[in-house]
Amino acid sequence: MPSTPPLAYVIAGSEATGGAGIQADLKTFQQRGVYGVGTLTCIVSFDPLHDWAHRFVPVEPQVIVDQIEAATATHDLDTVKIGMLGTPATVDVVAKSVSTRPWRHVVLDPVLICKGQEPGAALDTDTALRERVLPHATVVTPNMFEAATLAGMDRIDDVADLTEAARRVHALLDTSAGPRYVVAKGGAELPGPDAVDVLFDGEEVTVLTAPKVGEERVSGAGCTFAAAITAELAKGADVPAAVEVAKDMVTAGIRARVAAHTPFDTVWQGAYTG
Ligand SMILES: Nc1ncnc2c1ncn2[C@@H]1O[C@H](COP(=O)(O)OP(=O)(O)O)[C@@H](O)[C@H]1O
Ligand SMILES: Cc1ncc(COP(=O)(O)O)c(C=O)c1O
Repeated sequence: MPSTPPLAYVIAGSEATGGAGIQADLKTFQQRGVYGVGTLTCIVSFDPLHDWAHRFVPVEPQVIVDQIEAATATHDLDTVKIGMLGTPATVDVVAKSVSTRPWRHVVLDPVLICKGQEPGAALDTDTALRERVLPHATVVTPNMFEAATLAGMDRIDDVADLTEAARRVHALLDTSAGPRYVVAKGGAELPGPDAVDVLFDGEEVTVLTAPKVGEERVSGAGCTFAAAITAELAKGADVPAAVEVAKDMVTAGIRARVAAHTPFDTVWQGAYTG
């Protein structure tokens, strides 16, 4: 007899070192007992000869459409994570495809700027993401930079600022079809001894904290966090419970991080068995 494990879908980029992107997403799904299905939007290959600069190659829009067609025809998918899109053309096709299906949850990790891109192109992508994808999201997980950019704030210095950013990003979401959630991540960047994130559901603010592991950012932390939320939602958890598991998983994964020759170590998804 075939089995029917919980399913989760991810539309994201490949990060060639294995630390972030769809590689981290699928490892996270597997570790949480969820069968992962993935669609590739772009390929990022850090350049070891040029200070690990991001080399960025977008996947042809039609090839993205083909992948989404194959994935959604094969499985009954109702929970999707959207990671790096990277170009306005990619944002367009993904937004169009996503809008044709009745998702239970769309978790958006708004990876805004790919460091290899020209600022002009990045700005176009930011605008497209904000206008075309954000309205479909049920959960959005901006980091400090993304939260400040989306919220139109010059800087975020403390938990009060982070909370204000979460409120402003929430105001960009479409709440007509049900509750929407923002998790603004202070992470390693927000000053203080703890890695603090703020969950805002439109009414209540919940602050999640864990002791900071060093002061460094760790590659794949944002991807693992959003993928763990997606996996828990796919299994039927509500958003606050999913976010709690994701926080525990990313903290354990950063503690057990994998050493790498890149400037950042990378999350070990296998560390968390909770
Ligand atoms: N050094 C750290 N120690 C503990 N938790 C961290 C650390 N860095 C990030 N986190 C947590 O990992 C999750 C993802 O953080 P995020 O800010 O998106 O990381 P990044 O943008 O560097 O990928 C959040 O829950 C954040 O608080
Ligand atoms: C394809 C891709 N997706 C997502 C990310 C974001 O990764 P992180 O989880 O470290 O924020 C990166 C960062 O390099 C990337 O290359």
